[in-house]
Amino acid sequence: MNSIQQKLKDGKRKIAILIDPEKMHSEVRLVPLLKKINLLKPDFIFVGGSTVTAQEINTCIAIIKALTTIPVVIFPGAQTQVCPNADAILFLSLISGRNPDYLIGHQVKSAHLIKEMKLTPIPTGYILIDGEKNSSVAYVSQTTPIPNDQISIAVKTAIAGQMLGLSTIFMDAGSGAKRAINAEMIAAVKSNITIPLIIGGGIRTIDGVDAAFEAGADVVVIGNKVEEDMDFLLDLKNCLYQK
Ligand SMILES: CC(C)=CCC/C(C)=C/CC/C(C)=C/CC/C(C)=C/COP(=O)(O)OP(=O)(O)O
Ligand SMILES: O=P(O)(O)OC[C@@H](O)CO
Ligand SMILES: [Mg+2]
Repeated sequence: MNSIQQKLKDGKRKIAILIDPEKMHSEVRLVPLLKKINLLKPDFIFVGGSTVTAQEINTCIAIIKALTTIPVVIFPGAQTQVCPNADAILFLSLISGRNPDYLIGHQVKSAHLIKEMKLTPIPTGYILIDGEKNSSVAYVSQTTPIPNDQISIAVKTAIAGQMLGLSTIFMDAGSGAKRAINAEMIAAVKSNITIPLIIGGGIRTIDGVDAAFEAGADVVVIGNKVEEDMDFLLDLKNCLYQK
């Protein structure tokens, strides 16, 4: 098992900062961001987006790798986002949806390349929860998120993901969600699986980060908030890591 997979399972609270190469593929934007990321030293940098091109992700990861040693994990919106310079890739299957392209299609199209590149795949059940905003992921994948009060559906979906052999569950309210996943749903899913749980979408405050961890998240993902206000990374450093 490689170090990223081990880290996911270490039981500690971990932060992933999501960088969207569509918005961040030039040094002008990435250099100041990475300087602050290097101060926080998050556990992972996730890179990807719903509509990112191969060129955007390649350029973005090359710059990130030149400026930081934080592990870079691809969070792919499509098979075109496979890139050799990353440390690992979330090998996502969108198990809350019923679109075969996102359940197995992109995976078949990218598997041989991931193998050739010797990129570590992290088999991940990706579960989209309604964040009270039409998300890019739901639109692009043409899938319906699980309603945010349907805890039982989320739990059953996560259990099925683990039974299928997936090594991680990622529950996401979608980029820029108006409502992050509620603590009750996180806790219910966490208590029904033994694999690591990643939580993201609409988390914009230190209290929101804490609430997700308290409920059982192993990794909390933050994207939009950091894009809008890089100093949030410093707030995170001051609050989170002093506990
Ligand atoms: C295994 C491989 C290579 C691909 C898997 C492809 C699958 C199943 C993707 C899941 C669905 C999907 C489109 C995920 C994208 C997730 C992501 C990186 C979201 C980041 O946010 P954006 O959706 O770009 O948000 P903005 O609209 O704010 O830019
Ligand atoms: O950008 P935010 O809302 O933090 O969401 C992060 C990520 O989980 C989106 O897929
Ligand atoms: Mg995007």
